[in-house]
Order: sequence, then structure tokens, then C-alpha cells
Amino acid sequence: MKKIAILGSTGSIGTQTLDVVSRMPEHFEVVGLAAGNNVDLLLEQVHAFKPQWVSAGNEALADRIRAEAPQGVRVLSGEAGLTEIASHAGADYVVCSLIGSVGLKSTLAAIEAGSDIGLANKESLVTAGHLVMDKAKRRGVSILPIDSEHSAIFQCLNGEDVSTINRLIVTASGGSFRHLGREELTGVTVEDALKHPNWSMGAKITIDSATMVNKGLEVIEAHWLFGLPYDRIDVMLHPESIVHSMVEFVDTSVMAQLGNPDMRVPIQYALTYPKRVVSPATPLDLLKQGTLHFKPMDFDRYPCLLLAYEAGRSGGTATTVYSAANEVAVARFLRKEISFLAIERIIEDVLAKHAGISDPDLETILETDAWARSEASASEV
Ligand SMILES: NC(=O)C1=CN([C@@H]2O[C@H](COP(=O)(O)OP(=O)(O)OC[C@H]3O[C@@H](n4cnc5c(N)ncnc54)[C@H](OP(=O)(O)O)[C@@H]3O)[C@@H](O)[C@H]2O)C=CC1
Ligand SMILES: CC(=O)[C@@H](O)[C@H](O)COP(=O)(O)O
Ligand SMILES: [Mn+2]
Repeated sequence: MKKIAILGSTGSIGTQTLDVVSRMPEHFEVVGLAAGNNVDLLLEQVHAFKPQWVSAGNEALADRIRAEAPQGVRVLSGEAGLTEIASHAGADYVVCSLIGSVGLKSTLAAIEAGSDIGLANKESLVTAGHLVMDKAKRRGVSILPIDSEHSAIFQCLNGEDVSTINRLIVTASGGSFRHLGREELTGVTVEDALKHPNWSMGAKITIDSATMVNKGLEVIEAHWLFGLPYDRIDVMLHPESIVHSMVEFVDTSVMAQLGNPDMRVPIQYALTYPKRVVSPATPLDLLKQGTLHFKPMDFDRYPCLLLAYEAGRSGGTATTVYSAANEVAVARFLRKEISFLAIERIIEDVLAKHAGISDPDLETILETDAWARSEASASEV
């Protein structure tokens, strides 16, 4: 019986994690749930899974939970609630599925507490990969990737040493505007940007897929998870999202992991690793699928991916700035304050103003994150 806590339980990954867990009640006990504003869903989850610890986005929402939750449940709120649940709920395993760099402190807290981590929150690795990986190594904690591409790479590696890898090939769908040229992106709408061709996901990552920032974040995530330099992490366009990523080994063998796009598969694998168990996902029928397509990445069409490689190669605080500026720009786009193309201009603008700091500690990361957010909020590109 694994005791698990889920940070971001009301989101796309959080709800699918609970779906996976609910099918294996003999293997998992949910001890902690944390979310932001969706208190109705959080309360439903509290009644269904009976965790001992719960956290909501603020005190007013926490009070609502206190009024309606079963007696004995400890109800917390805000950032302190997230870190408290990560540290003290008694979880053996913490699923980090918050969105954005707000996930960093609680991911670090869960690692410090010695829990294994199911990591969906890629932004915590992008903003502070060296701190997260160093702490995991020191505490002897496993970080199991939930992101589909990194789960695929992890499965292809299957324990083989990193020295046997030639390169990683991360696949990219092309996002919701993949049928449009750059000149056609002026004036595209939020509603259309939110229509991912293959996956149903939260709003922020869906916009990140359309700008190719998602792949930029994933290249940096792969660098930290698998310890490879950026010139050995390639991205390939693959419109069907059936091959979730590949590993080319030194002997030229290429291993790929395939499956229908269904996040319950990588979530479940991260939870049950090293075991494989029956999944509710629909098995892949390659004969029905027919053809799979692969194309080289077009960096002129997707300049945000190039910015990610540049930030990753610069190292230090550059990736913190890339991720934080993007978060603010995406939020502004979703509020319809700026155009789709302004997202990439803001990231580029804030990165250009940033004087990088190497080997930053947590305080420096948090200061840089706040600086990049304020610059991106004020940017009038
Ligand atoms: N969705 C997917 O299929 C995939 C997602 N990922 C990654 O997983 C992570 C989560 O993505 P996704 O599930 O799509 O995101 P969602 O937006 O669907 O969910 C985000 C979750 O975080 C909570 N949250 C947000 N801000 C706060 C805050 N300040 N305090 C407490 N809780 C907060 C939300 O709570 P509430 O809604 O209650 O406010 C919600 O539970 C991201 O890093 C994403 O890149 C990776 C691969 C696939
Ligand atoms: C499901 C998942 O892992 C997402 O990160 C997905 O990969 C997004 O698709 P693209 O970024 O390839 O459009
Ligand atoms: Mn992914």
C-alpha cells in the first residue's frame, strides 16, 4: 500500500491520477490533496478519497472545506499548505502536478521529506533543475517522469546507462496551429489555440504546445532528467502523437515507445514502476492507424524552441527567465490582453534584458522568477 499525496489534484493530470488510483484501491491510499480555486471539485475528491490532509488556494476556500469535510481532516491553504502537505502528510510518494513554477518549493519540500516523486510539473525542473536533481540525489529519492515524452524515454532506456545513448529524439505534435504558416498567426484566437489536435490538457500547456514552448520546456526537462547535453537532445515533428519519443543508442539501435495519446498510461507507469499493470487505455491498433509521419523541426516557424535551446545552453538563471516570462505571457494571452505572437516577443524581450547568473541558489531563482514576471507583465511588445 503506497501512501500518496497529489499536488494539483483538480487539474488535468491531478484528476487523471485520481482516476488511475481509484482503479487500484488495494495499492494506493490517498493521504493528501492540494489544489487552488476549484473548491467544489476538491471537496468531491475529499469525500471520495478521504485524505487526512487537504490544502486549498486561500483561507476563504479552506474555510469552506473545513465546514463540509469530514471531521479530523487537516485543512490548510496557500503556498504554506502546499509545502506542508508535501512535507508532513506522511506520503511515500508525491505526485507534483501543479502548473508553473509555483510547483518548485513543494517539489523540493517533498524531496527533502524523502518521498519519491511522480513529476508532471516540468516547470520546476526548467526553473531550477540543478537544485531539484541535486536534492533528489542527496536524499536518495526517485523522480519518475509523468510527462509523456520523458516517460517514453525512461521506458526506452529501461535502466541502461546514459553512456549508451547517442541522442534522445523528443517528438512534437506541432500544436493547434500546425496547419498555419507564421504569416497566418496574426490574429489567431484563444479559442482556436486551446484546440490541441491530439491531447486534452490544461489551458497553459495547450498554449505552450501551440507556441512550441512546451517542447522547449521538455528539452530542458530531458536535459535534467537524463543528464545529456543539449546537442544530444533533438526534436522531431510527429503529427499523430503515437510515438511518444525515442532513444538512439551508440550501436545505432533506436527504441521508441508507442501508444494512443492517453496520459493515464504514463501516470500509471510512474505510480506502479517497476511493475506494469492493466490500464483502461485503448490499445494501439497500428493497422487501423495506417501511417505515421515524421518531419524535421522548423525553427523559423517555431522560434520559441530555439530560445529554449539558447537558454538551456546559457544555463544558470536563463531557463528560469524563459519559463517565468512565458507563464506571464500565456496568462496575458488567455485573458485576451495580447496577441498569440506577442507571447514569443515577450519571452525574447525579457531574456534579452536579463544578465544571467550562474549556479543560482533558491533565493536567486525566486528573485529572478519575480523579476521576469514583472518584466513580462509590463512588456508592451
Ligand atoms: N495535462 C496534461 O496532459 C499534461 C500536463 N503536463 C504538465 O503537468 C503540469 C500540470 O498540468 P495540467 O494538469 O494540464 O494543469 P491544469 O491547469 O489542468 O491543473 C493545474 C493544477 O494546479 C493547481 N494550481 C494552480 N495554481 C495553484 C496555486 N497557486 N496553488 C495551488 N494549486 C494551484 C490547480 O488548481 P485549481 O484548478 O483548483 O485552481 C490545478 O489543480 C504542468 O506542468 C504541465 O506542463 C505534462 C504532460 C501532460
Ligand atoms: C501529453 C504531453 O506530454 C504533452 O506535453 C504533449 O506532449 C503536448 O503535445 P505537443 O507539445 O507535442 O503538442
Ligand atoms: Mn509532454
